[in-house]
Amino acid sequence: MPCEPPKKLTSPSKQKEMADIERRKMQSNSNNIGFQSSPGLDKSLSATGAPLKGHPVQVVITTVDHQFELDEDALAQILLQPNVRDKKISIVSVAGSFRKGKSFLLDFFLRFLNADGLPDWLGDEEAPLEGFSWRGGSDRDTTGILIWSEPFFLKTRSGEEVVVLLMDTQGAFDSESTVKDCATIFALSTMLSSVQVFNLTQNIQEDDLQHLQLFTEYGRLALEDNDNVSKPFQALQFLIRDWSFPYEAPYGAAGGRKILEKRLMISDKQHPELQQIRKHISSCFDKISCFLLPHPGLRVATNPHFDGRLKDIEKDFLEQLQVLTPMLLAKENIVLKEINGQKVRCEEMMEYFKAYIKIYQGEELPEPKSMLQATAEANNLAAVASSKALYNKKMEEICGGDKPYLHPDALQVEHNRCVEVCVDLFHSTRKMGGPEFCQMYEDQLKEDLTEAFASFSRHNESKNLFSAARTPAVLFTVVVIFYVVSGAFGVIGLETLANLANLVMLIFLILLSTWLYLRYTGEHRNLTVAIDQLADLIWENMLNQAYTKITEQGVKHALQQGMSRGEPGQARRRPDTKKRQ
Ligand SMILES: Nc1nc2c(ncn2[C@@H]2O[C@H](COP(=O)(O)OP(=O)(O)OP(=O)(O)O)[C@@H](O)[C@H]2O)c(=O)[nH]1
Ligand SMILES: [Mg+2]
Repeated sequence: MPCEPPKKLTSPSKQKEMADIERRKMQSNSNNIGFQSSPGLDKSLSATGAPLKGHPVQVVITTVDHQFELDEDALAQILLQPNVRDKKISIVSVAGSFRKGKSFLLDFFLRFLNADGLPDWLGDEEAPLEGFSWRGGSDRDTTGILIWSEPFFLKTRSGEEVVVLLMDTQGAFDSESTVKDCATIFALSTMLSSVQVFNLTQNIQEDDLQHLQLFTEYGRLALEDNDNVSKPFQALQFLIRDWSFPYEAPYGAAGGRKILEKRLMISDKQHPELQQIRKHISSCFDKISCFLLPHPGLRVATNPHFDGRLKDIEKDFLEQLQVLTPMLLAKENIVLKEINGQKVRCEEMMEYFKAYIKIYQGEELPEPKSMLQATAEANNLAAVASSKALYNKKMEEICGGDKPYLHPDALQVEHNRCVEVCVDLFHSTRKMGGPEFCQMYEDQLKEDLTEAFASFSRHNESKNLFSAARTPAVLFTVVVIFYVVSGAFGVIGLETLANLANLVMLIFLILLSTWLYLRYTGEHRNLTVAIDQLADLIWENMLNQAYTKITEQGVKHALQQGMSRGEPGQARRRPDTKKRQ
């Protein structure tokens, strides 16, 4: 296998994860006819004859349950080497759809960096292409994010030695990855790299731009200092493989510029949605360029025994490769990684890796959705909102602020009628997503309407005069009762009890005045509530029971009188004793 597992593993769960990944790779390789780059790269020779030192190291691992893990030990072995850790860093990443020659291209980048400035870096015609794992076939190969284990050292114009790392990424849109997986890999590699090569085939299509927008937005969201003013990412290099229209735009950077201008052009005639995508992409990157690469020939694309030898690759392709590679990796063109305007050193980069992966492991980021799912959600939410608006309008007409108190039973009937109308409206609104998906939103609508009804009921209850006047009525009644009791005790000479009754009367008088004052000023609402609760307690446990007994006696008496006069009995209706909310 070309991709050796990291040498040090920390936990048994990690070991299991790595074993899974290795097994999956073995399976997918054995399922496909196609060439695999040779194993044992530490010992192999590069095309130029210089030993190709190093091997790909999987630093970001995708787990079976679609989570991402950072192999800190493996990354530390690269970034924290004594001769590397304090050097500024440049990371060149290649990302895009799966099976489009990303790893294959990176192996040429490896050759260039390994040749250390030699002009014939492409090397021997007969040497197979080695480095990051690449192969033919239709099933995905690379998973997670990989970095070449050996950093390359370059001297910048100012004479400073900097480190260059190459990053290979899991291809997007394969049948095993979710939208979130693809967005996370693209966003992470864009956040971590100084140059992101966006690998496309044949053209820049509108859906490529839409995906780029979604993925970069997912990255921008994760960055803490997201002020929407400064550009969050550095260089974006569109790379169009198999460019077939050189008569329209020539291969290379000049043709790329022409196509890019056309595709990213913003005009007033464009639909606002198209304008917005273009503005968003331009606002995310400091520098955007494009390169048109010719087709490498049928042997590269279709021959299962092709092993990357130069003699099998079209001359046009190799010519343009010799332009593209130094454009990205020559010491005079290298882009150093900057975060918040500061050049980053390798040991700091280690911390950024840890911080960024943590964001994507957490729950705080919204989950990116497929276009259909996002549209269906928006449709359903809009339908829920208009049904709720209709419910509120109808209920306002029935029991709104300026309407009189309505009996709770009548209010419930009106509520049921309005819910029926609103659910009908929800059903009749055209929505995407299918019946099961829409059912979830219908349930949510019903729940929301029940909540809204509770609030309307409370408001209606507050308009009930009896309910509103209960506290002062109860307090006043208690004052009157104790006034009478105190007088009675006074008359029969029980002075102590009379004084006690006077004291209770005084306390309730104070409570009554306090309640009136607080209700008038609206201050200390907790105290008002406490007095209300006390009044409720007295009403429920004493006055109401006494009142019920008196009325029952009265009814009995009236019945007896009526019967003696031969009239049917008429019971008095008990006033509403429902507890206040
Ligand atoms: N048509 C075409 N095929 C290419 C090109 N470059 C490489 N290939 C072939 O594309 C196939 C896939 O190459 P890889 O480098 O493994 O592709 P990848 O994008 O890394 O694939 P994943 O790792 O699965 O995402 C190989 O058979 C290559 O020979 C190119 O420019 N055009
Ligand atoms: Mg690959």
